[in-house]
Amino acid sequence: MKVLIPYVKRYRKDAYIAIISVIALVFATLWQPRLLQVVMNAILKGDKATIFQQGILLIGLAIIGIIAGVINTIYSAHVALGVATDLRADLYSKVQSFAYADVEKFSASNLVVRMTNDINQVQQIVMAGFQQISRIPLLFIGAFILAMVTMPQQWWVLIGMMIIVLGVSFYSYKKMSDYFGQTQQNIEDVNTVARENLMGIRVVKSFVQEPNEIDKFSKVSDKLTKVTAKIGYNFAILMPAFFLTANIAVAIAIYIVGQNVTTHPAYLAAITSFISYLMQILFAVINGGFLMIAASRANISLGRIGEVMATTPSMNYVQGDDTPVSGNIEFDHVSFTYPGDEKPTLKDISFTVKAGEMIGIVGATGSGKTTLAQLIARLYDPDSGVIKVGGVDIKQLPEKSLRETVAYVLQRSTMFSGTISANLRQVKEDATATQMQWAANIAQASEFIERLPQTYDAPVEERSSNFSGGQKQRLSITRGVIANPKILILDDATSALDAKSEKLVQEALDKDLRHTTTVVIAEKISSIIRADKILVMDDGRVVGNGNHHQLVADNAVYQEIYKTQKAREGVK
Ligand SMILES: Nc1ncnc2c1ncn2[C@@H]1O[C@H](COP(=O)(O)OP(=O)(O)OP(=O)(O)O)[C@@H](O)[C@H]1O
Repeated sequence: MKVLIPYVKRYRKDAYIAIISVIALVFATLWQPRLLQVVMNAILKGDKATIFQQGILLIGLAIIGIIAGVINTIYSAHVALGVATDLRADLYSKVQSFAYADVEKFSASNLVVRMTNDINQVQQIVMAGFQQISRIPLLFIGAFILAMVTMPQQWWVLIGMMIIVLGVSFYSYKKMSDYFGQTQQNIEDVNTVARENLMGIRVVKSFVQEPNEIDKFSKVSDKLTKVTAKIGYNFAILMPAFFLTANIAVAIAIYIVGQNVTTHPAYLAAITSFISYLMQILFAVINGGFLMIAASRANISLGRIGEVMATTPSMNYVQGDDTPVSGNIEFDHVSFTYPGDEKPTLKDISFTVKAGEMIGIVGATGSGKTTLAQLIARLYDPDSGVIKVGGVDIKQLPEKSLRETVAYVLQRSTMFSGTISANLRQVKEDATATQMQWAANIAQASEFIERLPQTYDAPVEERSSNFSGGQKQRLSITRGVIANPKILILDDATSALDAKSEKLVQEALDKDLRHTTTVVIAEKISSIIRADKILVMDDGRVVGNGNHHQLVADNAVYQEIYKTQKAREGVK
C-alpha cells in the first residue's frame, strides 16, 4: 500500500476534504441517538419546548449528516479517480519503456489485465478507504462509548455481543479473503481462455474447434463458479449470524431494561438510543470486514502493479542527438540466446552488407532468420559480438536514430486502429498526400486504397480486421517505406501477395528505394534470387554467403532448397 502514498499526496486537498467530511458524518451519526433520547424523554414528560428545540436540532443534524456524506463521496471519488488515472498513466509509460523481451516476459494480455483490472481494484480500495477508513474506527469507538454511557448497567451485553460478533467476523473474513485471492486467479484464467479463443476465432471456426473450446472454457469457468459459490455460502451464513447476534443482544437488553420501564420511564428512551448504538457497532464491524477483504484484494493487485513498476527495462538507449548513419550493416561474431532458453538461437554470425545493397536470407523454418532480423532492429541485444549500422555499434545509437534508419516490416504486422493516414503519420509525422501515394505505389497498395470512399482517411479497425491478408501486407509495406528508411527489412512481408504483385513491389523497391539497403527474408528463392548477397541459414549459423549463381554452384543447403522449389514452382 506504500506505493499509493505519493499518488494520494497529489490530491492532498481533496483527501483532507474527504476526511473532514467523514468526521462530520460520524459526529452526526453518533449524536442522533443521543438527541432522540432527549426528545423521547421530553415526549414522555410532555415538555413541548424541549421537543421543539431538540427536534429542530435533530433534523439539522440529519441534514449535516446527509451533506457530509455527499461531500465525502464526491471528494473520495476525486482522489480515487485521480490516483487510478495517474497510476495507469505511469504504468503505461513504464510498459512503453520496456524492451520487446520485457513485454514478452510478462505477456501482452497479462499487462493489459494489470493496466485495467488491477488498477480498478486499487481505485475501489482508495475510494472505500476515504469513505470508510476513518469512519469505521470512529464509529466503532464512539458508538461503544456512547452505548456504555447510555446504559452503563448493560456493559456485559455490549462486551458479550462484541466478542461474538468480532469472533464470527474474524473467522469469516479470513476465510473469505482466501477465496477472493483464488477468485482473482480464476478470473484471469477465464480471461485468458476467452481472449485466446476470440483472437483466434478464425482458426477455431475453420478447424471446427468449438466443442473443444467450450470444454476448455467450461473447466475454468466451473472453477470460478465453485469459489464464487463458496463466497456466497459464507455470506449467506455470515449476514444472518451477525443480525442474529445483534438481535439477541437487543432482545436481552429489552428484556432486562423492560422490567424497569414502569418504574423508570426514562429507560424507554435510553434503550432506543442503546439499540441504535448497537446497530452502529455492527455496521462498523461489517464494513470493516468488507474493507479488509477489499484491501487484501487490492494488495494483490498493487503487488502485480508494483512488479511491473519495479522492472528495469532490459535494454537502454544512449541519450543524444539524432545521429544520421548510412545503411551499411555489419555483424561481427554475433551469438544470441532467447531469454530463458538454454541453447543459442544464433551462433557466431558474421557478415557485411553495403549501403544500398539487397540481401536475401533463406533457410529452413526455425533456422533463425527472423531472430537475425530482429537483432538489426535491436528488438533484442546479442549475448556476444557486435552489430553495426552505418559503422556505429547499434548500442551506441540513440533510439530515434535507429528507428529512423531501420524500418522493419513483419509478415503479420497489423496497423493500429484509426485511419490509414494516421498509421502512416505515426512513422512520418509530416507525411504529405503525395508522399503517401508514393509509398503506397511502391507497396502496390494505392490501387485498393484509392478505391475506398475515404481513400487515405479510410478507417482501420482494431487489428486491421477490415482488410484482407494481402491488403494488410501492402499497408504494412507502405508504412515501412513512407519515411524512406536507410535499411528496410521485409520479413516474409510479401508472402500473402500474388506472384505478379510481389514482382511489382520488388521492381518499385529497386527503382524508388535504390539507396536503401533491403533485407529480404523469404521462403521462396524467387523472392531473393536477384539479391546482391544471400545468406543461407541452418540451425542458427550462416552456412552460405554469396549471390544466387555462386550458391547454386557451391552451397549444399542452398542447392537443396533450390532443387525442391524448382521442382515445385518452376524457379529458373
Ligand atoms: N520469442 C522467442 N522466445 C524463445 N524462442 C524463440 C522465440 N522466437 C523464436 N524462437 C526460437 O528460435 C528459433 C528460430 O526462430 P526464428 O523465428 O528466428 O526462425 P525463422 O528461421 O525465422 O523461422 P520461420 O521461417 O519459420 O519464420 C526457433 O527454434 C524458435 O522456436
